Amino acid sequence: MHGPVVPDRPARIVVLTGAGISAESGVPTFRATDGLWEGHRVEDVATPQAFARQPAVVQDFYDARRAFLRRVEPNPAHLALARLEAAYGDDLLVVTQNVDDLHERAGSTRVVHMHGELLSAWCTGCGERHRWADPLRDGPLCPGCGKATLRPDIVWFGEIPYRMDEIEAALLRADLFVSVGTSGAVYPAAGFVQLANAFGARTLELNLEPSEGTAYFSEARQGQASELVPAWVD
Ligand SMILES: CC(C)NC(=O)[C@H](Cc1c[nH]c2ccccc12)NC(=O)[C@H](CCCC/N=C(/NCCC(=O)O)S[C@H]1O[C@H](COP(=O)(O)OP(=O)(O)OC[C@H]2O[C@@H](n3cnc4c(N)ncnc43)[C@H](O)[C@@H]2O)[C@@H](O)[C@H]1O)NC(=O)OCc1ccccc1
Repeated sequence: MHGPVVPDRPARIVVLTGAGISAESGVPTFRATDGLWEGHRVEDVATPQAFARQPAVVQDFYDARRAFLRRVEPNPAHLALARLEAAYGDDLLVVTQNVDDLHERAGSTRVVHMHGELLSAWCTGCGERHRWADPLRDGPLCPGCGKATLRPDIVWFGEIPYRMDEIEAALLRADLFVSVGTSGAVYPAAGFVQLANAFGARTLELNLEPSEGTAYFSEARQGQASELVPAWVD
């Protein structure tokens, strides 16, 4: 294990990740030509209206992504962030837009899934959350209240992301904000760099190409996450 990680050792770091960090693990990104949104219209699968209108279509969409998770592994970018946590402990927070569990499988524990998790379900009645057990058509009955059906524990468009207060508090205290593998197309995540700037943090973008918000970063590096993130961490 190399010495202390991240040259000029900022005290507190917030890392925002998007689909690009899981791309090299084989998880499709959203806006790429063969991306997730290619096969589906967002409004048909990732909105509460779609779930009300055609729950089976939405369940299938998430069942397929959940099943796919078993066929992918964390890559060197996920592993490098887990090493960073080992060195930083509570002074590091990973905020991910991803609903996969690759950060946790790489060993990260300080992870906020602001858009939810594929492996979690919540009851539309009692609101309880449960680990998802596949496959379940048309929403299974909640094992808790046994009355209402479970829905994917995913933040859909038009819904408020999870743990926003915790995220904003961490951005307020951060010395360094790093964005990895995100196009900066979806809010409020795309606005975090401006918040970090406003709170006086240094900001670094690690992405395959300049994102929509690249101009807001004090530094931007292009390349594959599996190379850029370990190079930055170690
Ligand atoms: C389309 C967009 C304009 N619409 C929005 O932003 C909307 C509406 C909106 C709100 N505020 C606005 C302001 C302006 C305009 C619009 C809005 N936002 C919402 O509805 C949000 C809810 C949005 C969440 C929706 N759910 C997702 N995911 C879960 C579902 C699911 O997964 O199925 S969003 C989903 O899409 C987004 C995809 O973006 P990326 O992850 O960046 O992926 P993408 O494919 O786009 O890009 C990949 C990048 O990686 C790079 N890359 C690829 N390979 C690699 C590689 N190998 N290495 C490095 N980089 C790589 C590529 O170059 C690329 O740049 C992620 O957020 C992802 O989670 N809710 C909300 O605003 O509530 C109110 C509110 C807000 C704040 C406080 C209180 C109330």
